[in-house]
Amino acid sequence: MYRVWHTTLYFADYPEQTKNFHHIANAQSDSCVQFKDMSKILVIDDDVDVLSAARLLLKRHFGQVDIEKNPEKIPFLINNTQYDVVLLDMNFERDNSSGREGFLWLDRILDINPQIAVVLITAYGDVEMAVRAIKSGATDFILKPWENDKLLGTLKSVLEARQQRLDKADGKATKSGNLPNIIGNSPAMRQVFDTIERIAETDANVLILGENGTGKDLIARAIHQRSHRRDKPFVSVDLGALSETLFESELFGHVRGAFTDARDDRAGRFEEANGGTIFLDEIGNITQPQQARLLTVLQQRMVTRVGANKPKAVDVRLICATNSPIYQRVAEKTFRQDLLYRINTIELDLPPLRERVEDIVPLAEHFLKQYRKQYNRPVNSLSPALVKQMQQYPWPGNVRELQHAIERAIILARGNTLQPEDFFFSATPAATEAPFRENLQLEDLEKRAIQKALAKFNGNITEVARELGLSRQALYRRMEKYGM
Ligand SMILES: Nc1ncnc2c1ncn2[C@@H]1O[C@H](COP(=O)(O)OP(=O)(O)OP(=O)(O)O)[C@@H](O)[C@H]1O
Repeated sequence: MYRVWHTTLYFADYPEQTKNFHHIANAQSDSCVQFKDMSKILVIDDDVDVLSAARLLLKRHFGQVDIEKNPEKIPFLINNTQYDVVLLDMNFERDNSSGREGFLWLDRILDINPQIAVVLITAYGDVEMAVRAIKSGATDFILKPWENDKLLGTLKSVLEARQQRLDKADGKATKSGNLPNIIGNSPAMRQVFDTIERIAETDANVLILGENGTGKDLIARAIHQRSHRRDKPFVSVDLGALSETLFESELFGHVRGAFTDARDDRAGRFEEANGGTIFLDEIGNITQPQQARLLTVLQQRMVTRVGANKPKAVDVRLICATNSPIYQRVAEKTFRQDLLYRINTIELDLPPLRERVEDIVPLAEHFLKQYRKQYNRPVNSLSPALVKQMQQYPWPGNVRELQHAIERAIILARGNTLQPEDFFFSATPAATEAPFRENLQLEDLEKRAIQKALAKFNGNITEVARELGLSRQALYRRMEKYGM
């Protein structure tokens, strides 16, 4: 049983009230102000008693505590406030046992802001699900009903670990100069870096072309980070994962009652990105009617929510990416030329890794350093034989595949130097049979489902994600987890 506190709730979607609430919260806790951690916490639970209990407890210890009953508000909230931690309930009313909705929201939060630490709230008996969620990117979990000390202790250690991670990343960023963590020595990548330097501060539309795993997402974020919009949202949308019916409401929003499930007004991704950058990934995959809708919005710089009749102006910088041969699609008349012209003011072409062999060793060393630390392993070099094999291998999954291969090798390596036998090249026939840790049964099933879907769709990530009901990012996280 939860203890129930009767208190007025201030929901995060009423900014004015929320502002007052912060004021009140700070005023009330003046006596202990020097001990207060200024972190920002968002609590999402559909049980208002849980929300008010959480707020009462946490506001005495943290700088900002927002509570929200409706998970649909999550994107808006985390795009507008830099939360340090989100406390997320796994089971909402609509789906109160499988945690499926919780997993979807977990993915969504991490897609929007991977720096946020997500702590899951689960009921007793759901521990297995919580373990699975941690492997999908959650930082920790607490069981409800919680003990206050336990909740505070968990939040404290989550915040400390997060800060250490951020400090490390900052250190790296300053060391590696202008484009932190983007590695590339090849002439093609140097040209890409040079173009980024020149165009980042402008508002020019950018189209990034390249196979899966070549770094399109990383480059899009780097452009945003170097632009005058860096303090505003970067909103990434995987167009390939949006069904025909979701497309409009996801991008442009909807008003209450516009269709059966539209229970509230909801801003679309364009509105969420207002003032910042919108990254439309897999733009080559959208249908002709979707192309027409998008073109109109880009021309007018206005969006109309589904079911509304008043357009709203939006100020966004547009970055698009695709791995499909977009010019060929224009020639075949399956992609509109006028839309292509609208999105490709600046074009960045990321060549596949096999065509920039010079980048393989620097990238491998970069990942080696990263995972050596992460897994606390003594590995510190690559053997000449391994370097030779890496340079001859075609890397069909590009940088992502190299990154996974290094991570796996570091976990499995016996000596200080990585050898060919520590390495796993997925394009070889043995790939699917590779030995890897057998773990919880659920994990095995998940891993096998992904392997099957990959084989069925010839490795097409968009199709695989759709088949499995995951976002592409969520699929990548799982593939990473299983070393695929
Ligand atoms: N030049 C690079 N330096 C360091 N890391 C890189 C580089 N390029 C890619 N990566 C890493 O490789 C992984 C895949 O990159 P990213 O997701 O940006 O590729 P993508 O082209 O957007 O893939 P997809 O089309 O499949 O979505 C990421 O973990 C990214 O950090």
